[in-house]
Amino acid sequence: MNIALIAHDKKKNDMVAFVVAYKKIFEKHALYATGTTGARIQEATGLEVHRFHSGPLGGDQEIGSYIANNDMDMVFFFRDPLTAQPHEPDVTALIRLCDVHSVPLATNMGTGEVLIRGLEQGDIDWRKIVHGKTEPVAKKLEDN
Ligand SMILES: O=C(CO)COP(=O)(O)O
Repeated sequence: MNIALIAHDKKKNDMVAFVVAYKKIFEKHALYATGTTGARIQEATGLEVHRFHSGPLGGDQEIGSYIANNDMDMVFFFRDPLTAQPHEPDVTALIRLCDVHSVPLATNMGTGEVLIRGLEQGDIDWRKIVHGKTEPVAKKLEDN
């Protein structure tokens, strides 16, 4: 599965702890992240993560384009609901696209726990039917 990992600054520690805790599951999948979140995850876990631009510089929109093409199977976006973001429209757009394409989305660690366990036990396997392929989008990125 192709999994996007994104966290606002005050949620980055939560995201790192979450990926460390579930590293055994995440390492079986292709991981994508906004710039700073991805760097923190790589540093803490050693996992391979394809990093897009930082969120405020367009990373949310880049991930959004993969969601629009049905190339993301699951999104963990730990949002900070108490801090205004300069790129709030991008944040809203990404979430909207998840709803447009019925992509499972966790906007906090509580839902994240449910999604990651569901992923492990095969609850998200219907995504393979939706897009009819499991090839990591990183290959596409390399090809372009
Ligand atoms: O701002 C973000 C999501 O909206 C996250 O971007 P970074 O991972 O680059 O901090």
